[in-house]
Amino acid sequence: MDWIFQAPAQPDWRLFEIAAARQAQLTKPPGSLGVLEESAVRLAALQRRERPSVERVWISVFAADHGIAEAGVSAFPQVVTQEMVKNFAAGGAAVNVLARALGADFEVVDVGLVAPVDVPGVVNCRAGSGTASFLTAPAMSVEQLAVALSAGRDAVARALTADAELFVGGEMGIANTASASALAAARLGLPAADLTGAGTGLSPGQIDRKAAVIEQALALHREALNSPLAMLQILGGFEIAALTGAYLAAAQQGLPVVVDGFISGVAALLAAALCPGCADWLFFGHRSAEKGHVLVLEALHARPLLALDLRLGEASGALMAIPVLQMACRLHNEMATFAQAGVSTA
Ligand SMILES: O=C(O)c1ccc[n+]([C@@H]2O[C@H](COP(=O)([O-])O)[C@@H](O)[C@H]2O)c1
Ligand SMILES: Cc1cc2nc[nH]c2cc1C
Repeated sequence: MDWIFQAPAQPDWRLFEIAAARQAQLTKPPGSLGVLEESAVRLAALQRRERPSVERVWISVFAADHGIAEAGVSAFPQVVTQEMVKNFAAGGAAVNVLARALGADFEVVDVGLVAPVDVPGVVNCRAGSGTASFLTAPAMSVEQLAVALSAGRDAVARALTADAELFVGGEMGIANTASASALAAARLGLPAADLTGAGTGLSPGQIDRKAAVIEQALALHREALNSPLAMLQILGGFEIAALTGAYLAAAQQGLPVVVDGFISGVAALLAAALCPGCADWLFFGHRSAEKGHVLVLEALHARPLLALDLRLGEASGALMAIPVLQMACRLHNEMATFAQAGVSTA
């Protein structure tokens, strides 16, 4: 597991300055393209090029099952995880539609369904057959955590082989908002109730019960929850660990990332805890409707590109933000300067 502590790639701050200077010369009042300006300038530094581009997008959706589902913390039955994996493989899910619209490469990775699905096109990186319920035991062993983290690193390696300019991770796992809420509460030192929401659609009373389950688990494991890796091992899901591994590897390999919603955001929180410099490589696609996401984004000092009340996961919100980044690059690369257009400056 030593690879996770390797330093991230260094953005080129000289290109950052060059890109910022170009933004000041484009035919618009300085700053008038807001977050699009910052995004293009940051991408220039990350990609080490004067003309950034995020046309070639790679999507890995990591799927796994959760023992905590048996505590009745999701509106949907556990079997939906494997059913949706078949849907991803057949091209019928929201993420497939968005991937096609973007012309992006797409894969679905089994990091630990309760049973492998027998359909072609599912990448097998299984760390186990579902996690254990963290209400009674650590969710996974240290060995399983290492396999799940590597699943993310391997996905980034495939993205690089395909010449991707942008990596997007997604997740699918019934009950994974309970896992993500527990991880966020442990990491941020906040009560579970502050970070627990409806997930796939719990009622207010059911949300209170879910928060109580998480609080009970946090009390059980309190002493052992003493590092980001211990938190992932005890409270994690395999797909959340895979996302953490992917974010760390993308930063190490110099590949910019768009982070999706609440569960992905918690994976990013843990990646940033393991390696603060990795946050330079992350864009945040959207602010999910899931209750805890605002607190997670604040802890990351992250500014999400969109806020559309999405709460689907499976990379959908990140993908919807990519046209914004593509427009940011094209504006940066193609607009005329004041001098070129003969427009007077302020
Ligand atoms: O990305 C989000 O912000 C998000 C918020 C709520 C739910 N989800 C998705 O819904 C599933 C988890 O919800 P639940 O209620 O089963 O914990 C999982 O497959 C996620 O992809 C995703
Ligand atoms: C149908 C369904 C699709 C999903 N996609 C991501 N999480 C999901 C949860 C459910 C329940």
